[in-house]
Amino acid sequence: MPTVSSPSTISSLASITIPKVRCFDPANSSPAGFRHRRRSMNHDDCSPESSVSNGSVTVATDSPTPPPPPIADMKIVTGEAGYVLEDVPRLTDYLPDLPTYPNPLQDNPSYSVVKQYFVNMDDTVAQTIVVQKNSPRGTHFRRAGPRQKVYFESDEVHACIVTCGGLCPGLNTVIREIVCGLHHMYGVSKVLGIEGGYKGFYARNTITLTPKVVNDIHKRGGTILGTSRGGHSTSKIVDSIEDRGINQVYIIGGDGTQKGAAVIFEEIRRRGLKVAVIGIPKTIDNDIPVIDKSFGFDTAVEEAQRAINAAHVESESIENCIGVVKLMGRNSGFIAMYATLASRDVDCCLIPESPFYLEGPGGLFEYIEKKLKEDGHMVLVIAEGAGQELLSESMRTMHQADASGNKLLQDVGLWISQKIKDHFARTHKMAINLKYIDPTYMIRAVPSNASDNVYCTLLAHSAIHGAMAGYTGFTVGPVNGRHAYIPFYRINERQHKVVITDRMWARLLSSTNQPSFLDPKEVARKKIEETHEPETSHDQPEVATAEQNGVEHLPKI
Ligand SMILES: Nc1ncnc2c1ncn2[C@@H]1O[C@H](COP(=O)(O)OP(=O)(O)O)[C@@H](O)[C@H]1O
Ligand SMILES: O=P(O)(O)OC[C@H]1O[C@](O)(COP(=O)(O)O)[C@@H](O)[C@@H]1O
Ligand SMILES: [Mg+2]
Repeated sequence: MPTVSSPSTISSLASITIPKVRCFDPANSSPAGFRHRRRSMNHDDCSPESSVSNGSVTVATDSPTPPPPPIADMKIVTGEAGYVLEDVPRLTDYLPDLPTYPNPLQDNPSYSVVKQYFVNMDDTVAQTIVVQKNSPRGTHFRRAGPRQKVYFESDEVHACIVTCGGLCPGLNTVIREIVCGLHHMYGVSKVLGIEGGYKGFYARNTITLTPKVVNDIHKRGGTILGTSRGGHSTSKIVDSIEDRGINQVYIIGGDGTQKGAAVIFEEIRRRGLKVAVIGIPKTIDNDIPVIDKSFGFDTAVEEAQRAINAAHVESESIENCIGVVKLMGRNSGFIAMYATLASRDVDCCLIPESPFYLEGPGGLFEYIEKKLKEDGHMVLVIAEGAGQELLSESMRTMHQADASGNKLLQDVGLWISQKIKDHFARTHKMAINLKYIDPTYMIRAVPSNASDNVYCTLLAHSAIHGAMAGYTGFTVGPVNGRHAYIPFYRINERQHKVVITDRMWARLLSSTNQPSFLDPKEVARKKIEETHEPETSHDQPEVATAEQNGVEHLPKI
């Protein structure tokens, strides 16, 4: 039988990363003394709002990581053979006397046909599935899905949905499926849409969401609720939740949003409210860790193909022509990497994770010259966050951030296009033609494709089942193809990035035949670095393995 470990056991477990405590006030996080009354609080000091005003500011601030829960609040369960469950909070952790009810799904004609519909209470999902004979069983997350007992009666539920951060294909599908799932599976009719992101909780109107209102929205891009950056004021948001009598909060957003959700959850727990807080990860950049991939990512990669095709057609038709395509990807180059791998027309892909240089042997200019001599054309894909250090050297650096505290980037596409033109003009090596294509928002403003739609449906259903079962303070997502409930601190402790010493990046290098721009010493150093960061190098081999094995990446609940 698994046992709940004491803090001292936890710190001795090599497989658990206890995030560093920053901006943490134990007085405000203690589960003891829960109040139903509101108290002025100071968690807002952790929000970028305290250091950044609305709009652009002059100091770049990466979103600060919210404080992790105190070790005693982390629900770590250990079992035999190195089994570790990193469990998520439950309302009963701080409201022990909550009554339970039979899950209404057992009487639902559509679902009653399923042989074993309810998830076994001990089911967990392994984070690492490639193991050796003697490997410890390792970290697991609680499996998502419907439970036999629920902690909310249907007519008691008052849910709300908010979308935050940048757009992403599939936002409307997730909204639709939360509304319809709550209605059709659990008989819930009170669902409120919060308009305009986090600040909408206290500064905007709300929309009543019914299955009829959301019926067709999955066919549209964007979010019917609107979205925003900045404006995360924890106390005002939780006041609004309390005042409106909301008891399930579905928060759809990226890495910044999930950090915001974590502090909202902490404040709700501190106030002792029966309110479930559920994060649904959204990011076309695919920069959220632990989960296999984020919804909308596939659609964005597919849409990026159009820009790459155009660059290819243009460059092939004109002598010595270079097609340059800039794609989104602030800190993580997944869109550029996957769009390149999918297209096979790309000769060079540059991403933030892989530094490059322009001049000299092994540099970009030398490679372009070689390509033009060989083929008479080439296509270059560059992620928006690539080469920012080179831009800073040659341009006056503007340390600006958006309202959420995300660093505003210089336009690397325009910069590199100009650099290439200047190089060929200066060296008189050959007359070139360059076509620059920047699809920017076009790849994320489209409706989600069919497979993303199915994925969004499963995410929404997993989220609903978790909330109804009384789980809270978690992000839902597929881990090795199975949906799981992941504690906020695991999602927020780092950003998911392309690991350039993994096989996927090697596949890309071999498909484009581009130089790696790394000297062998640098490669050796990175390999050592990544061996010592198990979480960073963990994600990709598993994705690669699933793909190698032909395992479909369609998550199952
Ligand atoms: N560290 C943080 N603490 C609290 N709220 C945050 C934090 N970082 C971002 N947010 C809030 O989350 C929302 C979305 O963040 P943003 O970074 O713009 O997009 P995304 O969630 O897509 O990464 C914004 O309203 C922002 O104020
Ligand atoms: O909408 P904005 O503020 O121009 O932001 C553009 C940024 O949004 C993204 O599409 C996604 O960022 P988030 O997931 O953090 O919202 C980035 O790729 C891009 O840099
Ligand atoms: Mg983000």
